Amino acid sequence: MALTSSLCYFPPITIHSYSCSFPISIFSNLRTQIQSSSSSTNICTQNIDTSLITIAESFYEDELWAASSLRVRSFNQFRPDTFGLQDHARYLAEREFEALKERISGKKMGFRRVSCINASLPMSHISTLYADLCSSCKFSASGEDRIVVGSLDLNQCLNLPDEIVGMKPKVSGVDITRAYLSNVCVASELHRNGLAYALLEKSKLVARNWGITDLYVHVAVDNEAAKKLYMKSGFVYESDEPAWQARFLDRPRRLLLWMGLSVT
Ligand SMILES: CC(=O)SCCNC(=O)CCNC(=O)[C@H](O)C(C)(C)COP(=O)(O)OP(=O)(O)OC[C@H]1O[C@@H](n2cnc3c(N)ncnc32)[C@H](O)[C@@H]1OP(=O)(O)O
Repeated sequence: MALTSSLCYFPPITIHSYSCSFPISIFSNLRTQIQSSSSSTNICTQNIDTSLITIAESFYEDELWAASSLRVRSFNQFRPDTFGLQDHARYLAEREFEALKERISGKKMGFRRVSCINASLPMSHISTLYADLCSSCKFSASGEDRIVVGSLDLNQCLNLPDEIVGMKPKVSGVDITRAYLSNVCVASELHRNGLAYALLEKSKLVARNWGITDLYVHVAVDNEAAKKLYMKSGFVYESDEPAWQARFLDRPRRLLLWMGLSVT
C-alpha cells in the first residue's frame, strides 16, 4: 500500500504488551518468513509523536488476533493479484493466532515465559486510506477501536527451535536468565518512526523484571534494517549460523546477536 506522507495523520501511539508467567513454548509458524524478511522498503515516513507512546499488558484475544494479522502482513510479501490472497492470509493469521495463544498459555515444553508486546493506536486517528491495516489489525479495548501497528515476542528459554543457541550466561542455574526476541515487526505504513526501537526498549524493561541477564535475537544476514535496528538498540554479534544449516533449513543464514542486561 503505497501512500504519500502528506495524506496521513498520525496520532499518539500506545504500546501494549502481553505476558504471562507460565512455562511457554514458542511457535515456529512464521519464523522463516520473519527472519528472512527484508524490511528495506519504506512505504511511509510520516512522523509520529513517540512521546505519547504508552505501554500495557493484555491477554485479550482480539488484540492477539490483530497482532497475528500484523505479523502475517509484515513477514509475507503477497502479490496483490494472487488468487485467494485474503483466504490465504487469513489462514496464516489463524495459525499464528493459535500458536501465539498456545505460547502465552504456557502449554509448550522448554519455555519458561513469553510476553507479546504490541504497539497500538486509536483507529479514529488512522487515515482511512490505510484500509487494509485498519481492517486486518483492529481490536477493541475499553470500548475503543484500536490498531496494532507493532509487535514482538519476548521468550524466556534456553533456545528456540532450529536456531543458534546463545552461550550466555555460561552457568545456568535453576532459573533461566536467558531470553530471545522474536516476531519483531512494525506496520509498513509506519516504518522509521522509532516504533520498533520503542518496542525493544519495552522488551528490555520486561526482561529485566523477569531477571533476564542475557537477551538474544536472531536476524537474517540480509535484513539490513533489522540488523541496524538491533545494533542501535545495543545488541552485538555473538555467532552466526553455518551455511550448511541454513541450506538444510532452506532459509537465509542467521546471525545471533546478544545484549547483556543489568537486572533491577
Ligand atoms: C527476530 C526478528 O524478528 S528479525 C525480523 C525483523 N522484522 C522484519 O524484518 C519485519 C519487517 N520489517 C519491519 O517490520 C521493520 O522494518 C523493522 C521492525 C525492522 C524496523 O521497524 P521501524 O519501526 O521502522 O524501526 P525504527 O523506526 O524503530 O528504527 C530504529 C532504527 O533501526 C534502523 N532501521 C530501521 N529501518 C531501517 C531501514 N529500512 N534501513 C536502515 N536502517 C533502518 C535505523 O538504525 C533506525 O534508527 P534511525 O531511524 O535513527 O536511523
